[in-house]
Amino acid sequence: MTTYKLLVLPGDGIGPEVMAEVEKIAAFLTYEGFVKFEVEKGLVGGSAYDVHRCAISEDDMERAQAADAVLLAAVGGPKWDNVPYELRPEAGLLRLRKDMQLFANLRPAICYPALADASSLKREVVDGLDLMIVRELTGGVYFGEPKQIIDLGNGQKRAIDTQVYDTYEIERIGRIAFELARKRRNKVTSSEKRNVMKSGVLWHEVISALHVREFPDVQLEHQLADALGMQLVRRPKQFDVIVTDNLFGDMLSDVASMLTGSLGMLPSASLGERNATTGARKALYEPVHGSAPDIAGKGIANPIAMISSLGMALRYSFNMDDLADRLDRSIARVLEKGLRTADIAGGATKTISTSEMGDAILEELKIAVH
Ligand SMILES: NC(=O)C1=CN([C@@H]2O[C@H](COP(=O)(O)OP(=O)(O)OC[C@H]3O[C@@H](n4cnc5c(N)ncnc54)[C@H](O)[C@@H]3O)[C@@H](O)[C@H]2O)C=CC1
Ligand SMILES: CC(C)CC(=O)C(=O)O
Ligand SMILES: [Mg+2]
Repeated sequence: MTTYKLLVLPGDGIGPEVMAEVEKIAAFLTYEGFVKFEVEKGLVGGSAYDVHRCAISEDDMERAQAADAVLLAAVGGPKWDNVPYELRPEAGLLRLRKDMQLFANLRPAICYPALADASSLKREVVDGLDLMIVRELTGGVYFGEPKQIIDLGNGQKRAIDTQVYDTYEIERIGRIAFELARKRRNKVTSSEKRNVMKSGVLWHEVISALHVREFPDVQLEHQLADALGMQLVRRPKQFDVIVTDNLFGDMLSDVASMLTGSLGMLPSASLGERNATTGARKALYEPVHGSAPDIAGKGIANPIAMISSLGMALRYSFNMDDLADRLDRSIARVLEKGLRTADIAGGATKTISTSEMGDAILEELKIAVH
């Protein structure tokens, strides 16, 4: 059996709390012989800054590059508000994404039937929702240069961020979206703001040409990003795959999370290009949420986004769709039983802690795999 190298980066705030639940599941899968994980642990974010005075050490960067998959929970928090900008916790995550060239961020938003009433929207709007946001992750305004604050010397300062996209960056993320759509409901919605941004003009042009050239069988529509935000809360089930840039994808996926009940539900996969010879690709799996400093240390965070991120690793890095399906079904079963962390609680449900939720999912998984 192949041994997979897994680098675990718990990070900050609720990160270690939700990662502990994934570690239980990974240990179970290894113990039972379903998969052989060789798990290493590292530091990222504020926890790395406290030890190394940087947001990720060179040593951990090397281990991330060598891993078959990286699992990361979350970084950041008020403790590090005053560290130099280049050393802030989020810089560690951005460096991992950039240096590992993880350009494709897949953020599925699925409303589990048992949670249709936990959403802030009406049941009929979200029940059965299953959409996929494909966010470009290594370009755009998060990385464009110049990025600086200039002192104008007259008591004024000027802040500059730069949105940059090249044709190849748009093309490769578009290709991921079209390919995913072919395995789903065959529809892609591309989103930008070509009415005010040149990058939006190029985005629209490149996606349209790619569609005609390589994916004429897939339905393509374009929606301006502001209107798409509105449609996401108005009629989200119209969407199958949404492809968009780094910033819009970040924002729209937080919006989409509330359709599923909570930000604590949304996993993600960040993928690089496939190696043409081996078929392997660099990958990092992380929840969409952050370090949630407001609830950190209380043992009440929802670990489902983190656990589902392991599910995505089984699917996209280890070719174990069946096991991933069983893990997803175990999560669904626990929710059907009315077990809830505080963020998705309500009605006749039982509120449980982070570790109780992890244990409940593990118990269901034990049944599902035997
Ligand atoms: N990928 C990452 O590591 C990310 C890191 N961040 C960082 O996290 C820190 C906090 O950012 P916020 O804006 O507060 O966003 P956040 O995502 O950490 O929290 C937003 C809200 O959602 C709740 N929430 C998030 N995850 C939850 C979970 N698993 N269970 C239950 N409730 C959950 C929080 O309690 C909070 O009320 C910042 O330093 C930010 O930069 C933010 C987003 C992503
Ligand atoms: C660098 C991260 C903190 C940005 C973010 O919010 C995200 O990727 O979801
Ligand atoms: Mg975000």
